[in-house]
Amino acid sequence: MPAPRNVYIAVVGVGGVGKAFISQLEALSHRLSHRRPPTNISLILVSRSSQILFSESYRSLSFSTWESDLASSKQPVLPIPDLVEYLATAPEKAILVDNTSNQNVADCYPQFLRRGISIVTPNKKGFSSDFALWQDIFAAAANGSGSGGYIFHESSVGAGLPVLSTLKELVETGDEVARIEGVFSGTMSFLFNSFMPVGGGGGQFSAEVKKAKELGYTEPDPRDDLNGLDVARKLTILARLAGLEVESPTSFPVQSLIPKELESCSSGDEFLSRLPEFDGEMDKLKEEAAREGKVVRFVGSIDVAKKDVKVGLEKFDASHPIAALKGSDNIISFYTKRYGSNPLIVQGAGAGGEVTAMGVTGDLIKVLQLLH
Ligand SMILES: NC(=O)C1=CN([C@@H]2O[C@H](COP(=O)(O)OP(=O)(O)OC[C@H]3O[C@@H](n4cnc5c(N)ncnc54)[C@H](OP(=O)(O)O)[C@@H]3O)[C@@H](O)[C@H]2O)C=CC1
Ligand SMILES: N[C@@H](CC=O)C(=O)O
Ligand code: NA
Repeated sequence: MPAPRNVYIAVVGVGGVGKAFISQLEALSHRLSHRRPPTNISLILVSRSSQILFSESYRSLSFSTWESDLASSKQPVLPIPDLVEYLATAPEKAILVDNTSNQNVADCYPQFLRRGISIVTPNKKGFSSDFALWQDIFAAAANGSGSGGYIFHESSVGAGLPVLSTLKELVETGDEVARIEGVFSGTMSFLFNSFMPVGGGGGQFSAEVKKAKELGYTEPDPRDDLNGLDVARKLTILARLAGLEVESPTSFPVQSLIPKELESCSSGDEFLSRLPEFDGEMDKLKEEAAREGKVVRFVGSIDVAKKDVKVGLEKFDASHPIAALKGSDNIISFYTKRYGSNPLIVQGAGAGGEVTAMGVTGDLIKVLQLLH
């Protein structure tokens, strides 16, 4: 029988997405152990912002007790250079799964990649911050112009929906992408679908924001959704993949829904507790649109030829597909030369732990296929 292959996985960030990922990884590991030749997955490290649990001997942690083992771990948190060293000296290939929204971790992707460590992640920061970081990452990655590890980030746009893979395939097969537009935020979709549904009614805006957070749709700090930056980051990623050198997510117009008076709140909790004071303003927006027989939705667009990217509120007729979205659904339309005036459309849940983890697990499967 051919020798088993071993892969070593480190999961940094075990919140909503991280936990769902580890349970998908357990099921994948079981399936791969029955293939011929088998692949042995070893979960060697799990961490949150202030705690870490890792195996010094590179033996797998327990899939059934990792959470309580991490909670009681006294191991000191590894600085990133030590984490790079730990993974680079694993007995065989190692993969970093970054399920945080941390900028420092993302800034270090080139270091991991250059040491042969592959990365899969839903974290947008590495791909939507300064253009120089994007260039460094893909100069190091084996699926860029480098010879290091592989990197995939499907869930950084549209959670598990096949948005990045679709765009890459359009570009790599020689189609010309003219425009990309739609609803790119699960949180914003949920908020406007439930606060301003077609046909009238709907709850208080601030109460819907709290629900979106409880459902695991928002960023760790929901202000990062409401200020438009989360959507701006996704458009930056798509625009770069479509060939535009967008410098940063603040280099184009982005409408923020944060009331001026709350811009100075020192924490997400303070912001959420004061947001109900501004429900009246959101109600006015709803009534204004209703007088025209319309609803408001938070959308984004990229015009590739004009190099024009924008993010903000727009009004839509009740019959428009964007007005009819449900729950946390995203809808992303690709207008291309091949598809003509009927765009290629990707639609479905754009936030939530399980669907986001699916994109991360799918990326991990791609890396495993490339490594073997
Ligand atoms: N939720 C969703 O629907 C989607 C999320 N994403 C992206 O997925 C990522 C995770 O989101 P989500 O799970 O919802 O967020 P959570 O806030 O639920 O979890 C984030 C986790 O990251 C940990 N963390 C933060 N900084 C560090 C660090 N420096 N080292 C180790 N761990 C760290 C946090 O630790 P602690 O527990 O101590 O706070 C927490 O465990 C984000 O980048 C988000 O943008 C993408 C698409 C959809
Ligand atoms: N907060 C984001 C999560 C996915 O990227 C969203 O609501 O879309
Ligand atoms: Na996606």
